[in-house]
Parts: sequence; structure tokens; C-alpha cells
Amino acid sequence: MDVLELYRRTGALLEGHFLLRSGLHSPLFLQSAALLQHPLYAEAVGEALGKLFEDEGVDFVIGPALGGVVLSFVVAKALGARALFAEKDGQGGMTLRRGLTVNPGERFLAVEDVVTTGESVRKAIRAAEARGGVLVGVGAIVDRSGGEAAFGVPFRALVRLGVPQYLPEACPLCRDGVPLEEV
Ligand SMILES: O=P(O)(O)OC[C@H]1O[C@H](OP(=O)(O)OP(=O)(O)O)[C@H](O)[C@@H]1O
Ligand SMILES: O=C(O)c1cc(=O)[nH]c(=O)[nH]1
Ligand SMILES: [Mg+2]
Repeated sequence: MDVLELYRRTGALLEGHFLLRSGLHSPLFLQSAALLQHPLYAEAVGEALGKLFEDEGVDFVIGPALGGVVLSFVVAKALGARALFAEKDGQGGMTLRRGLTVNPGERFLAVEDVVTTGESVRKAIRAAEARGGVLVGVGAIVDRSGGEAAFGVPFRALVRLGVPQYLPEACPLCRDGVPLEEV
């Protein structure tokens, strides 16, 4: 599956000067909601990502809201597992709400649309582990961490991108006066 072509085709591959969740700046932004709004593309992505973990005995999939909600659903459907999501807890972490529960010892796969630092998916992982879940893998549509993100379990992505990302004080786009976009 040519994932980047799907991002491109759906207008989800943005070029400019973007503020990332981590505070880093980048000339490229993958707007996954624009891709995942198409159920057929979302399902195809879910099947491709699920396939990478089909031997892991996954009981449930979890992703960090919002980007991880649709993705968790389509991957879980492909794996015949439950689809959970974690939400911001207002204190910098994430938690399970809305009656979503984990049975202690259940094996789970954490999914993320785009991994930059991995901090967001790590918060969802902590929320599931706090309820007794056992992490067996991390899956992403796009890994743009440059090999930096690691979770102590297999981390597999549909595509790995080497994209420039800068600390604000070292950002050449800022130096050139390119307006910063918060997407
Ligand atoms: O690996 P990280 O450095 O944490 O960055 C990547 C995260 O940033 C985006 O989510 P965002 O927090 O913008 O919110 P959203 O999912 O609600 O769009 C994206 O969906 C990932 O969750
Ligand atoms: O790091 C991020 O916040 C980020 C990068 C990206 O390409 N897409 C996205 O949704 N978030
Ligand atoms: Mg997100």
C-alpha cells in the first residue's frame, strides 16, 4: 500500500511551516483526519496495519484521541479485537472514560496515526497499562521519528519518513519569516 499516495490524494499531505504537538517545527504535516474521513481508505489502512500484528494475540487496540479513534476502530476490526481510545485527562496524561475497560492481563496493541516523538501514544499506553493491560506492540500509519521512538515492544509502521523537524530557536523557516501554522 502506498500510504503517502493516499495522504497526497486526499489532500492530507501539507507543506509549509507547522507547529507540531511536541513544540517542534516542520515543513511537512500529515493531516490524517483528511485521509481517514474516507471509510474505504481508513479500512484499507486498518487492514494493512492489523496484518503486521496478526500473530500477536491482540485482545484490544487503543489509540490516543482524537487521531487514534478511527484508527483504533479499523485496526481492531481487522484483528477481531475491541477498539478503545484514551482521552486527555486534563493533567497532561490520558485516561479511559465512557465505560471503556481493560481486564487485567489482556494483550493490547497501541496505534497512532503519526508518531513524531511518540509521547502521545505513550500516554495512551500508560492509561491501558494502569488498568492491567499488557502491551504487545505499537503500530503507526507514519513513523516520522527518524528512528528515535521506541516502546520496548515491536514498533511497526506502514511508512517511515525522514522529515526535518526543528526546535523553534533553530528553525530555518522562522528565520526566513515563513508564517507558522497551527493545524
Ligand atoms: O508523537 P508525538 O510527538 O506525540 O506527536 C504526534 C501526535 O500529534 C498528533 O495528535 P495531536 O496531539 O495533534 O491531536 P489529535 O490526535 O487530537 O489531532 C498526532 O495525531 C499524534 O497523536
Ligand atoms: O507531530 C505532530 O504533532 C504531527 C505531525 C504530523 O505530521 N501530523 C500530525 O497530525 N501531527
Ligand atoms: Mg493524535
